[in-house]
Amino acid sequence: MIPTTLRQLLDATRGQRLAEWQGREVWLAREPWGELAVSLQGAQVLHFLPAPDAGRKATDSIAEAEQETADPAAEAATLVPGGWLWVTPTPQPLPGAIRGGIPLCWPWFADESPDGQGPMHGPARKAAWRLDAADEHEEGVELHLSPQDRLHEQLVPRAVIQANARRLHVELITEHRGTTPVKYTGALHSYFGVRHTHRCKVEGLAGARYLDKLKNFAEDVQQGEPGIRGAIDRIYQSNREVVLDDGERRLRIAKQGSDSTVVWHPDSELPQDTPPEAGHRFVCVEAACTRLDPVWLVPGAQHLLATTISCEENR
Ligand SMILES: O=P(O)(O)OC[C@H]1O[C@@H](O)[C@H](O)[C@@H](O)[C@@H]1O
Repeated sequence: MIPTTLRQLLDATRGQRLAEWQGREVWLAREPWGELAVSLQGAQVLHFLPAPDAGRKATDSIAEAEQETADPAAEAATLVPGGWLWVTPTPQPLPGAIRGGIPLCWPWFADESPDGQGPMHGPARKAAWRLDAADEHEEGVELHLSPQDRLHEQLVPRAVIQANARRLHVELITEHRGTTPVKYTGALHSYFGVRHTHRCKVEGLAGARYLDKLKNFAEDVQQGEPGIRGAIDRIYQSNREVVLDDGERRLRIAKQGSDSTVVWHPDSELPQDTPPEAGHRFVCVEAACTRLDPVWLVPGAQHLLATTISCEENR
């Protein structure tokens, strides 16, 4: 699912380019291998659509498409199908974070900042990142990004995003450049576009221990595979890959450096930046390090948190 306004920018893209979407600089690619959109606020993947579905709808001239984007009617808060991820059509203005795609939660997950006072999910998702390299070849693309400003006294993050016709791979690398050990948590807070939230099940978590955030972190064990039938906010202790099945498509979500899998959907208690008609078109399945598996980094060490998303079946 992709906002109409972002779709128009992609339709007007041949190859790669930088453009502006909702006040943010976005890096866009529309190539034979597929499509990718990344916001430089947060180094956040917003959209990925691999070939052969990519590039079906072309708008002939960039000027024409940009004119459409500038048209108030085209700014309507709607989503159109396409892609594996979901992004709200009405994100908060800057400096707010964009809800959707793959936000990088760093250097803590949710409210797990060292003093409990830091912003939800850490400062990285709202920060300005720099595109250090875009290495494109016939098969796909690899982007390297780093924050423009220092976000932590001792830890330094960087992101690597690889996209090709078969998969999307995102790495969040944390390097310790300080002098004392640091505890770190984080997440690749992936919002997947689905046919309807209530049709979804997540395979691969049966038997896993979990903390239920909706029951004050009560501990339980998953019986069978979780379906999404109402609000859900759970941290599963699991390093296994999972499959998100929405009845139409089976997305395989593999991960590295993560012993927590977060499954989240607020059901009808939608955040303010999410219109009701868009609210049941996503499910979050997150590769994370949380209070269940915090990472202790010593000076000179580094940690890799990664997720690899591929499509097992399109029905
Ligand atoms: O609204 P935010 O800050 O993006 O957070 C969304 C959700 O993110 C999930 O990762 C958390 O488990 C939820 O508790 C939280 O509500």
